[in-house]
Amino acid sequence: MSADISAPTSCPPNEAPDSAEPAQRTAPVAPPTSLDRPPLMAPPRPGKPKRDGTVRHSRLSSLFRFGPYLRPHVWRFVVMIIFAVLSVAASIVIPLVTRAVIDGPIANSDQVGLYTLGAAAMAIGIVEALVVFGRRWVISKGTLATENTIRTDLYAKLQRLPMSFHDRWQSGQLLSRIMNDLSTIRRFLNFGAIFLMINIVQIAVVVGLLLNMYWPLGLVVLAAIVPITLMCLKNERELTRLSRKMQDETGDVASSVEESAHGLRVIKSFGRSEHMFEKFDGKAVQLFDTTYQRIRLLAKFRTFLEIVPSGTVIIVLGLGALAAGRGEVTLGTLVAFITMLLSLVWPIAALGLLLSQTQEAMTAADRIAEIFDAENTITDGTKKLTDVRGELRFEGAAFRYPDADTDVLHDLNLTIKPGETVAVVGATGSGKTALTALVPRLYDVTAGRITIDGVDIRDLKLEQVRSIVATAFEDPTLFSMSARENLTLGNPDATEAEITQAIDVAQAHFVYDLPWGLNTRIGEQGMSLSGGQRQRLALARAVLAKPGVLVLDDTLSALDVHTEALVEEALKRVLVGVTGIVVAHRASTVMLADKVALLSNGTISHVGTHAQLLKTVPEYRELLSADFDSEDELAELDRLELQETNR
Ligand SMILES: Nc1ncnc2c1ncn2[C@@H]1O[C@H](COP(=O)(O)OP(=O)(O)OP(=O)(O)O)[C@@H](O)[C@H]1O
Repeated sequence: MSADISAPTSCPPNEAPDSAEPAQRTAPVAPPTSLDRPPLMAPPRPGKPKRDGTVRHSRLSSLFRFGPYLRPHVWRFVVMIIFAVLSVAASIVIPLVTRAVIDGPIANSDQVGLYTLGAAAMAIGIVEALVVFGRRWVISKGTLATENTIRTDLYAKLQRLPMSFHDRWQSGQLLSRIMNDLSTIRRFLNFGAIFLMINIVQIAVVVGLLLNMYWPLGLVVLAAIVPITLMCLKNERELTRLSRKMQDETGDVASSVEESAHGLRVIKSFGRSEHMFEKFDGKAVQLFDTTYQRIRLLAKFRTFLEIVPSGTVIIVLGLGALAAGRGEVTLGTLVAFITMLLSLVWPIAALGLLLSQTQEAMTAADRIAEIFDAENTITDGTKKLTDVRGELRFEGAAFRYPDADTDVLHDLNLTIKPGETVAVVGATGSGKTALTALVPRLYDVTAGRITIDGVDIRDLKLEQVRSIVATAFEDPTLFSMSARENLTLGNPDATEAEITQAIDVAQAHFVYDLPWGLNTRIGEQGMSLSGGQRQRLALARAVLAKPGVLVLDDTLSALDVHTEALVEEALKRVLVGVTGIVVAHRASTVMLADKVALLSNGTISHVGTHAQLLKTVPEYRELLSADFDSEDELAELDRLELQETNR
């Protein structure tokens, strides 16, 4: 793993270290991409209904769905096909010229004719070499740009998909699809797709010409094609199964590496490296087994595809020599026949490779289509608030995780007035994080509704909801970019003064002491920073977004008492202007809020001031480890209540 904190490597300190080149500059042939542009991928075609009621989709259908991505490069593919046809034509014409040379100038000792036909053969050879070069030159840019556009669309789709999708999918599986599967499709477009067609056409044309040249030997060649076709059909199904298994297992291995890299500290500290290695080894061996199985199958198949044409050449040579001896065929025709037959050896032998490439590409297309077809359950609304006051209401809201049997939250009723702050208190696992995740629509309520200023948040433009609501999570994620970029994620136009103020509020002054100050690149996941530092940076990020609703999901849990007090003091000032939800475990954090909502048994059981709940709800007292039994303590509680009333 790279160092956690590093200088902004390839760019000057004042520049954003990760500022990406605009897509147009690096890939001028790709269509403009943006998060809002829907993927170009065509919708799935309706399959044919089967007897058992299920639907059968053609194995090629997923691949065909990528057709729209090729549209900007159609001319390249057309030129490539023309070049490929030309090179095949050249390989067919050369034997015919050879026949003309042997039966003509050589048989008749015609020197001029020999030079003329020799020069023609050489010219054809040069043209063949040029078109092969031209084909590669023309196509590579088109396929690379196609791969790039699909990849950015896939990334955009992943960004749009809801949290419930990401909860279900391992990131390694996504990674292997976005990297390996797409490369597989590019390689197929570069080579396999065209040559599979060209080779089949070439085999058909050449066999036709051979039949025309001398039909008895032509029939021998035709007879050899039959077992080849049968073998192709027989291996297709098994190759498909193994390709899918291999690609899925590649994703599992990637997930394993990713998890181990993230959890390295835990693995090391528990001394479980050996155990994790064994688990990884199991997955790697499984991938090895499947890949080996596939390679063995392919090796047998490809050997068969090489033996059959070579055997056919030997038979044709023997029978041809007999026929030439009997004068049934000229020497020139026999040489042309054999040369042409030899020109079929590669197209037939390559069928194994081409078919396996096709299988892999079809499987890759299926796997990528699974992501493109995943339903985006968090849909965009149409309304837009013009003047945001920030009144937040939960009205009979309920939430159940997809695939779960019971609701995590139910019958939530709570009103938070503009500028008011509510502390949410509840036992571990009571659903506090789930509740906070509903506000920026990371998940949608499964019953009831949540409104901002009286409008259901599902009816609002998603972009607006997420600009109104800013969340700082308990376990904050920082990205491998500069501290400044991490800070300004929610407000890229923030001024220096605003950044300084947010840093003050979050007591995140440590950023100035980093080696390159705000321009220091924070390591992957911000792991080089302490938990408290990460929390403060994430808090500053949320504050800097200048939200109408600020959600703090136990954001202060990793701070020492002294820093917590400083942050709380500053937060008090910030929370005056915004509607706040603060998940709290400690009384000091609760004191930031105007009122407290107690989450119990999946619902808000009590709402009141801190003092009221302390006095009347034993569960609340227990949660905050506060027991007020003595006369003095009860008097203290009364004083607290009075203080709250006067606030
Ligand atoms: N993706 C998920 N699918 C199904 N259940 C989940 C999922 N995420 C969390 N849960 C469950 O939902 C319940 C509420 O979890 P949540 O994280 O909201 O609790 P919490 O009150 O924030 O806990 P803590 O105080 O420990 O952070 C828990 O029982 C948890 O196991």
